[in-house]
Amino acid sequence: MDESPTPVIAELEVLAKSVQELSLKSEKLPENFIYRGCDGGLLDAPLPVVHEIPVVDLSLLTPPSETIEELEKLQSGLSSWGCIQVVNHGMTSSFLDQVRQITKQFFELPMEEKKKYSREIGDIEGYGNDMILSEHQTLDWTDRLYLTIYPEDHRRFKFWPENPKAFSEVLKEYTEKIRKLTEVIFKAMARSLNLEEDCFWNQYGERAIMNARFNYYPPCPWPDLVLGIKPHADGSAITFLLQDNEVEGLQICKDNQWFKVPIVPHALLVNVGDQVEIMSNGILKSPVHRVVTNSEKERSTVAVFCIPEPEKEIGPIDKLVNESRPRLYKTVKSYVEIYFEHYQQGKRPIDAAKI
Ligand SMILES: O=C(O)CCC(=O)C(=O)O
Ligand SMILES: [Fe+2]
Repeated sequence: MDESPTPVIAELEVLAKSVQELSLKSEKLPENFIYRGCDGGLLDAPLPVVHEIPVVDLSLLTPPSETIEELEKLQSGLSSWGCIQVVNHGMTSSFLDQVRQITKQFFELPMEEKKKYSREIGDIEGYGNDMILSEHQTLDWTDRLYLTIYPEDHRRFKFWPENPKAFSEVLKEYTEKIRKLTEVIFKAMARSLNLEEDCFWNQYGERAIMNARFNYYPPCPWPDLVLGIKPHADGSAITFLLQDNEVEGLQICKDNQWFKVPIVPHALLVNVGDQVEIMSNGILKSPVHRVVTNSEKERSTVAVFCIPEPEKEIGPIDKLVNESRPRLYKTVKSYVEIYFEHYQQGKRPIDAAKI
């Protein structure tokens, strides 16, 4: 991400409007939002809802209260769908609603106010929309606020909204709570695979990075042609997603078929990212997912990407490599850089780590 963009692309970025502005004014769909992948034109076709994504009770994944049944649910969810919905995570519904509320309030601010936190060209942090990496890129129907939230000394407060007033306090508390959950989940993942409980956590590192992405999807008059977010898998180790509590939109791909992810209002969706797929030698799956648009309703979500310390070597845990399961991935470092390089070329980044 350090390379400076070419002049043409930089110009396109400057010209790009927020999707929110487009949704208010657009009579005609700008070409570069039309998704031309294999389902292009049929994006709003009815789909099955996945009821099998396990709802996992985190209070039953913490020794001494841990149960085998809950560990099995965690493992089966993460190895089949690549995600689970977690409940009893230590955050009240009213706190989760506060996180949803600061998100909505920020995106409701006048454009001038939001633009105070604008992302700069070539930087990922701040308010804006798609980083334009190629002239042929299909754009996502979403505006975002992207912030580094952990470690604390990595926070760049010039991008943290002062309005709504509660924004920073709520986000700091949310960060602390998610950080604790990360440790619980990494250790439970290891135990669920009969491994030393610290093996994933040690690769992840004490000063692992957490980035928050606040996603706002305005209503879109062309839900058949435009995606909120194109198909991708996350480059994180794991991701926590706080979904909108009323409007669906997230879909997950399994066996070449798209499924709608249901809203479980008090739950957080936890999905595996590419780096845990690598650490687990492919047992835990980093799911390809996308977001569809809605012609009437806006939707907002908060994703927290948990990313290993950049200096850490990430590779398959020895015990998960054997004759019947040969090593599938190389050891990688600073995977996020590899991720963006490949994403830009329209490739699946994890393929670069395959042996
Ligand atoms: O908004 C959503 O439902 C998913 C967001 C997502 O996939 C992402 O931010 O990587
Ligand atoms: Fe994602």
